[in-house]
Amino acid sequence: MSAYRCPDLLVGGRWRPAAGEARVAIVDPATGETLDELALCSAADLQEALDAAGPAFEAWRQVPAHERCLRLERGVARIVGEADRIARLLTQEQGKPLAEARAECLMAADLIKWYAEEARRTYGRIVPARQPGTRMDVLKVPVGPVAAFSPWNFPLVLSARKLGGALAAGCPIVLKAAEETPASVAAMVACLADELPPGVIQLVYGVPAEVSQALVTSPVIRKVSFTGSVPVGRHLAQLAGRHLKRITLELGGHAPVIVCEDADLDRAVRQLVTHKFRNAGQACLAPTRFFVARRRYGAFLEAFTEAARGLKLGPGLQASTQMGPVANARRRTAVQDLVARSIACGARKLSGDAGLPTQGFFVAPTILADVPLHAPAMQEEPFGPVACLLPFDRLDEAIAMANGNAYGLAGYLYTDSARAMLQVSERLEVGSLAINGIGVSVPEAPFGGVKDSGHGSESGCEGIEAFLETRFNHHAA
Ligand SMILES: NC(=O)C1=CN([C@@H]2O[C@H](COP(=O)(O)OP(=O)(O)OC[C@H]3O[C@@H](n4cnc5c(N)ncnc54)[C@H](O)[C@@H]3O)[C@@H](O)[C@H]2O)C=CC1
Ligand SMILES: O=Cc1ccc(S(=O)(=O)O)cc1
Repeated sequence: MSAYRCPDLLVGGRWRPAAGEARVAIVDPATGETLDELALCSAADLQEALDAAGPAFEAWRQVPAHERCLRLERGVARIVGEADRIARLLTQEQGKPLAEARAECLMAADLIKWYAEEARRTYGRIVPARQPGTRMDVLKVPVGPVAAFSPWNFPLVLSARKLGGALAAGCPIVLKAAEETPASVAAMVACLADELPPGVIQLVYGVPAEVSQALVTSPVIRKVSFTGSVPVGRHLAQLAGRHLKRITLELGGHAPVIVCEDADLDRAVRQLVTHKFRNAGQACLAPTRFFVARRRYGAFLEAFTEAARGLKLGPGLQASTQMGPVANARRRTAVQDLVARSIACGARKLSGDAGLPTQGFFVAPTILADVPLHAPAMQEEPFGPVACLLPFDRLDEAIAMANGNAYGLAGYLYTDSARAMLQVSERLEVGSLAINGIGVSVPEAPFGGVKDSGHGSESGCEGIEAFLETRFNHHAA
């Protein structure tokens, strides 16, 4: 195995060790062994980052959008060139299969590229003036220094969403990426940082609550962006609200899938098994609640369970592996507990744990049939390889069940009926809906949730807009 080393902090344009005393172990989820120890930042490190962000904003906002685009594109080219190395770090620290890690790295590059191109289209507008010889214009200007918090499940993609949007808009960014997966993000950030003025991109790792308290409450920071759990999102929303900071929140999901009687079952099963068990189910957009037309329920259940059982589990670095471990022992316990509580409510578990690797944090693909709507697995985000199935008789009923929990991020529909497509697309409470496919997240379209899944969008032109302010200029003669 190639050497794994925890990164330093990137503060004020310089990679340097954290000044804090505390350390956290970075654990390989496939073995449970410690790879290295990450040093956490001190309050002084954070103050230094904040001090650098102001001057960095002055420098970066003056770089024309065309030039910002070119510099970001050079950084993107380096990320693509280093994809194999970055992917390996990601697999070592996070556990996902190497092919998934590489795909994530390329998706992250694609996201930043799209944002970079979009920087050149942050148009304002001219408003017809009331008096002759005067002019009224509306400008889009960068909001200012950004504090961003990204999680460990898709550390590259979910950091890239924030980095790309902020940098393209002309904002400096202080990124606190997840302490669990520091090296892959640092390797990606290094590819971008060399192209930017010092302090425009800064990367810190610390005690999460201390970092967010210092950054969100600082007058230097003008915008906050967070991806993670609902409780932490609520806390940050309160903190941001008290300090009147704009905030974007992507707080996870519990995606419903509606499979209608006329659906192409082979296609649905093939796509949904891959999508469900990607990253061992630890994805905010993972399909989780499967509502299947009663006449196809048995056939779907059988085919889905068989395909899930056929997945090859193993260490992410092994070429034959199709599903890796979950990210840590905490996640494994949480998933096992959710499954047990749901079985106690009447769910039927169709898959077994036989043949699981004995080392590391592995959880078998778990199919729960006939899951009551009030069962924990129907209400709480499993964030693991758990699929819940239930039959429905009428589309109305399926939509009501799909809308019956607190989340509203992604949704999926399989049907050939135009009427069903219209009804579901109008009434399903989600931010993104894929019909006869799984493409709910693409760089050029907005991605965000409703209800407890958060608010605001990332990606698409909405994603860059989140880092821009609207300014009105009225020029008199
Ligand atoms: N939307 C998404 O993609 C994600 C959702 N989650 C949800 O959260 C659940 C629990 O996972 P955990 O890792 O325990 O989630 P968590 O919300 O505690 O941690 C997620 C991220 O937030 C950061 N964080 C935690 N407290 C913070 C604070 N006070 N200020 C700033 N950042 C903070 C962590 O460092 C981590 O990177 C998962 O089961 C899942 O439901 C977790 C990660 C990503
Ligand atoms: O967890 C959220 C998440 C995971 C993956 C993706 S993407 O499909 O790689 O874009 C988006 C959001």
